This record gives sequence, structure tokens and C-alpha cells, in this order.
Amino acid sequence: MVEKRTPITVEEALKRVLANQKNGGMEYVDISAAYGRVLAKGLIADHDVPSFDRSPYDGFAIRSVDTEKAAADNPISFNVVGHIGAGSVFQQTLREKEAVRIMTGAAIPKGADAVIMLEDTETIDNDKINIKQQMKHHQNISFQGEDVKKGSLLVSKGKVINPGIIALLATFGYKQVPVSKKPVIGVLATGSELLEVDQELEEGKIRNSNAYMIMSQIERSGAVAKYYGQFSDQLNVCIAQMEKAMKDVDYIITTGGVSVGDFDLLPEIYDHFDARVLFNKIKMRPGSVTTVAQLNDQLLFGLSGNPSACYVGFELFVKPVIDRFICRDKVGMNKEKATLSTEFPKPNLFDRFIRGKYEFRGGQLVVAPSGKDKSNMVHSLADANCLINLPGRPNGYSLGEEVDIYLLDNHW
Ligand SMILES: Nc1nc2c(c(=O)[nH]1)N[C@H]1C(S)=C(S)[C@@H](COP(=O)(O)OP(=O)(O)OC[C@H]3O[C@@H](n4cnc5c(N)ncnc54)[C@H](O)[C@@H]3O)O[C@H]1N2
Ligand code: MOO
Repeated sequence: MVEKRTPITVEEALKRVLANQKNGGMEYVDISAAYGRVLAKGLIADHDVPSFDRSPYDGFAIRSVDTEKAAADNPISFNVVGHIGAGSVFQQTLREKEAVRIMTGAAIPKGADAVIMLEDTETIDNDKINIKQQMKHHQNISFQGEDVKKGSLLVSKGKVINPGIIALLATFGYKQVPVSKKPVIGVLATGSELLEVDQELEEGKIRNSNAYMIMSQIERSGAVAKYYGQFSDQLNVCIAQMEKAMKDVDYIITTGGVSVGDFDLLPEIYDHFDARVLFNKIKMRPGSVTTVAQLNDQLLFGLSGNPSACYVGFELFVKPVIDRFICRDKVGMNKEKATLSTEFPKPNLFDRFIRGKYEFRGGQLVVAPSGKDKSNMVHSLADANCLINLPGRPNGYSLGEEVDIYLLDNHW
């Protein structure tokens, strides 16, 4: 007798998965390796930026009061008493009608309260310039702390480190950056039909694409993939491999063998380990067979063998667990609204997650499937930049309807 499974909603499945997850703690990495990692601590500015008043232009630092009477027909002559580039400091205090030639980024000399740009001055000789315009108090000065104030929050915990955050970390001297530890996720593929990537095709066989796809999804989500190979549908071999994987990873993903077929071994494997099955059927397409079992603090994700179903199962259920493990400030894919540029007349009572491609048209986000929509198809995955969520309903969807899309490559 084939087991009759009870399907649950996507929301309920996610709730069960997230109720059983762990957090990996923190480690320090060199700033050169911090891009793409998740910041494990909120960072507070321990100094102002800039930490001194500085010049935003190449020009002359002056006292604005000395230009009060300056005009096109009344040039005021200034003595050039110094010349400083960025990194140097003029040690004296500027006096009446004195100017210091100053380059962008250099500290404003004491006594000066304005900078006039080189091109707005007239050079008389090396030591003399004329100024023919009035300058205001504080004109052209980058003030201490105008960028970042000491004591303010620089970046909050849980942010994925982007190049801008890297710039902040360097500005504040973080050679070592506190980041969340990445979970290690074991990947196993099952199925007697599977060939290795470098094998010639044979009648009835296919190359194992899912394992490599999953490993890149793991990496994209900020975790570490560990491959345990592909196995024919032999229960003992699969059990031995799973046992090996369990010893050194945080989570395990298998692909294939979770349905009700004669060679679908995963249910027996969960039984063997006495793992608690959280669910084995979800009200969604593709990926309705997605199964998750819990064993101690490990989750065993049984993703479908069908490539598109496997892909969707990962993004919906594995990615959020990774996000929680690494304490990312957002859990799961980013969601947007988009307008359908095609119709979906097919009724479906299960929620659908269609591989889609969104783009901006006339300032509006529009979306269409990125290829054929069948769970055993692989081609539509290559062009997909989102999943189009069509909640189940009897009358399908029309062109122009607004729908939710989940972004696949924008994890910031
Ligand atoms: N009687 C029923 N049959 C099926 C049901 C069902 O409810 N009752 N569900 C169908 C659905 S929906 C799906 S999805 C599949 C899922 O099956 P499995 O997850 O057990 O996967 P397999 O049977 O092992 O493989 C399915 C399909 O995918 C190919 N495959 C497997 N592994 C890989 C891989 N690593 N790389 C690429 N392709 C792979 C495999 O050859 C099969 O074609 O079950 C339906 N059947
Ligand atoms: O689980 Mo299947 O992917 O619904 O096609």
C-alpha cells in the first residue's frame, strides 16, 4: 500500500523548519575576505570622519574676512606662506592676508576659515596671489564629523557586507572583521540513473545536475557546501554515506528518492536513523514532495530529484535556515510586487513558484516565466532571476495582474 501523505501549506512548512534551527556563532576574518559575509556585531564609530576639518578642493586656505572688499575690479593680494598636500599639516596660524596653498584632503590650517579653488585665483608669482571675489565664513570646508559622528552606529549586526561596508570597515581600522560562521552543508544525490558530469550519456541515464546546482545555491546563500557524492538506489550504501556526512556537517541535503516510488529510499533512511519527519508533502508546485526531517540538532532536507522542484525547495526552505544560522538581518528571499506580462490560465489549487525573469519596463517591474514550467525541466532555471508566486486558485491568472516575486540574486 502506498503511503498517503498529508500536505501542509508553505507557511506551515517554513514555520516547522525554522523552529528547529541553530546559530553558528562568530569568527574573525581578514578584511580582504569579508566581502559577502554577514556582520556578527553592530559597529559603533570610535572617531569622527573626517577626524579633522579638511579641504574638499585644490586651492588656497584663507581668512574669509580678508576678502570682504574683494571684487572683479578690486583684487586683494595675499601672501602665500605655505604649501600643503593631503597628509601634511601647516604648523603656524594664518595671519591677515595670508594664504596657504592646499590640496584636496589636507587639513585646514589654524586661523583659516575658507578655501578658494585654484581656478578662482590669479597667480602673481610663487608667493603672491590675487583674489577677486568674496568668500563666506566656512565656505568650502569638509568639517570634522560631517560624514560620521563618533558614537554613531556604523553598520548594524546581520548586514551582508557589501563594498560600501568594506570601505567603512577600513575607514575605522577593522583589519579583522567579526562575521557569522558559515554552516557547512553536506550534499548527496541519489538515483541509479545518475551519471557523473564527465560521463558519456547512456540509454535511460542522465547526468547529475542537481548536486552541482545545490552546491552553488549553498554558496550563493553564504554557506559552505561539502559534496558526499552520488549513489545508486541501494539502501545500505546511502545510509553509510549519510552517517558519514552527519558527523561533520551542520545540515544535509539529499536530492531524489523522496517520493513514493519503489526506489525512493529517503523515507526508509529517515526511519533507520529514527529522524523526526517534520513534513513530507507541501501544497506547492513544484517541489510538493519536499521533505524535511530532524535528527538531534541537524536538519535533513530531502529535496526532489526533479531539477526545478529541487531548486525551489532549496530557496524556500534551506535558504531561510542558512539566513538564521548566519544571523542575517533578513530571512529568506527578498520580495517585490510585479505585473504579469503573460497569462496563466491553468487552474491550480496548490501555490505555484514559477521560475521567472523580471525587468523594469517604463519604470514598472514586469515579470514572465523564464522558460517552460515543468518541475522536471532544467533550462528555465538558467535565465531565472526570481520565483513568481501564484497562490492556488481555481481560475488561473490574467495578463496585467499584480503578483509577488521572490528575488534570487539580490541578497543585500
Ligand atoms: N505516484 C507518485 N509519483 C510521483 C509523485 C507522487 O506524489 N506520487 N510525485 C511526483 C513529483 S511532484 C515529483 S517532484 C517527483 C519527485 O520524485 P523524487 O524526489 O523521489 O525524485 P526521483 O524520483 O529520484 O527523481 C525525479 C526525477 O528527477 C531526476 N533526477 C533525480 N536526481 C537528479 C539529479 N541529481 N540531477 C538531475 N536530475 C535528477 C530523475 O531522473 C527523475 O526524472 O516524483 C513524482 N512522482
Ligand atoms: O514536487 Mo513535484 O515538483 O510538485 O513536481
